[in-house]
Amino acid sequence: MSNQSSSLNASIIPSEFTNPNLEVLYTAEQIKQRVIQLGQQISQDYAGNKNLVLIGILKGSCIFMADLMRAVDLELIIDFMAVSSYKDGTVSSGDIEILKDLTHPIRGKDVIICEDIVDTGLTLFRLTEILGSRGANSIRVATLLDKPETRKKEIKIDYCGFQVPNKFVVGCGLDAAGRYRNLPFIGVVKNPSL
Ligand SMILES: O=P(O)(O)OC[C@H]1O[C@H](OP(=O)(O)OP(=O)(O)O)[C@H](O)[C@@H]1O
Ligand code: HPA
Ligand SMILES: [Mg+2]
Repeated sequence: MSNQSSSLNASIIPSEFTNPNLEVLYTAEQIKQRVIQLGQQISQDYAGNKNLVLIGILKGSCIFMADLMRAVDLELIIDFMAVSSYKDGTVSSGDIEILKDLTHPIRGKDVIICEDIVDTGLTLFRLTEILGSRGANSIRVATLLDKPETRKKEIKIDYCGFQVPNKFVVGCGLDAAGRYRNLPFIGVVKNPSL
């Protein structure tokens, strides 16, 4: 089995998953190990807490959220929001559109927002404003990827998987105009026109 093919749920990931148009930055195995570490850290930090809500920001967080929640050894609930700031492009529009809201109130809850990537920070900046105004007891941020070079708004990241360079990355939930979300690794598209 290649490095790119194993993950937390190795049984559902094909053993051959290669695309010559993609440069791999982080393999599925590296991601698995790092997500386990993040889950252990969260389990320690929130030990004894019965108030924890993981909020996945769709669509990008789908894979990270699914892996992270299984790596947290605590009683918790989950919820999702769908927001979009990139529409179908590779440049943030600067504002976010809420496409789907939470289904449960978060007043008094300890929230961890789960993101696939913090890039400009504009999405999380607005999201923390919105969720903060709803009376959460605490709000922390977990992200699989952090792209610090492109930041426009300062964001405190509490749990970070990996830093990435200033390149448009795909895989593990991250898309380029809707493509590549299903890749089990994080990569960069070499030729976007292919
Ligand atoms: O830090 P920023 O520059 O704001 O970028 C990060 C956000 O952009 C992406 O979402 P997108 O709007 O592409 O929606 P998606 O998750 O459905 O792909 C990503 O999932 C983050 O939510
Ligand atoms: O590098 C990226 N890739 C995919 N989606 C994104 N949303 C913000 N930055 C990125
Ligand atoms: Mg996107």
